[in-house]
Amino acid sequence: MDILVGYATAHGSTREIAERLATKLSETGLKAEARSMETVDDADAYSAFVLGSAVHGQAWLDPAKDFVRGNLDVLGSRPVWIFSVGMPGALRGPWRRMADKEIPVIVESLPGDLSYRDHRLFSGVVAPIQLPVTGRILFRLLGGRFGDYRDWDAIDAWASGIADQLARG
Ligand SMILES: Cc1cc2nc3c(=O)[nH]c(=O)nc-3n(C[C@H](O)[C@H](O)[C@H](O)COP(=O)(O)O)c2cc1C
Repeated sequence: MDILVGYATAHGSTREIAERLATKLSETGLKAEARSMETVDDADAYSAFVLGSAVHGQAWLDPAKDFVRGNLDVLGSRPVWIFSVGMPGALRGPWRRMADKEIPVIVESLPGDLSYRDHRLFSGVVAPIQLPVTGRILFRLLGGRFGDYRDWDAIDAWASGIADQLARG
């Protein structure tokens, strides 16, 4: 079984999560490859999909939305898992609670009626260089803390769960 771990990234943390997922899936004996969704010409070649995007403005990046829009037929006939990479881990108090409610908003922004088995929102990396000066000030005023918030144990556990489900058929 060929699994595409497709990603869209602005600053690289989503790519690294996708690579980790592909490595973990491969360690269970499955054939999985992490690739930027922009570079996938033939989605039909894959038998399962794990698709993830960085979140900007509570939505997936355009290349990820374009991939879903362009391959709705194929995706509708194969097992699909999706993940989003945002910054809930970097926020505090009420902003953190708002971020916890981000999943349905992200899903709302996805094209078509994509069906998937699970959707995870992982925390990524938030660095000053990613934001304009005003954004940096606002982020700090809202109690945000810059850092790498990726929870590799949670990412590995999610990959194991996907492998188990694929093994069960
Ligand atoms: C311009 C911009 C907008 C962002 N908007 C959101 C957002 O709406 N929700 C969220 O959870 N994270 C948001 N983030 C945080 C990113 O999703 C987070 O930094 C993620 O790790 C980026 O992934 P990447 O390194 O693959 O680009 C935003 C980051 C930037 C730079």
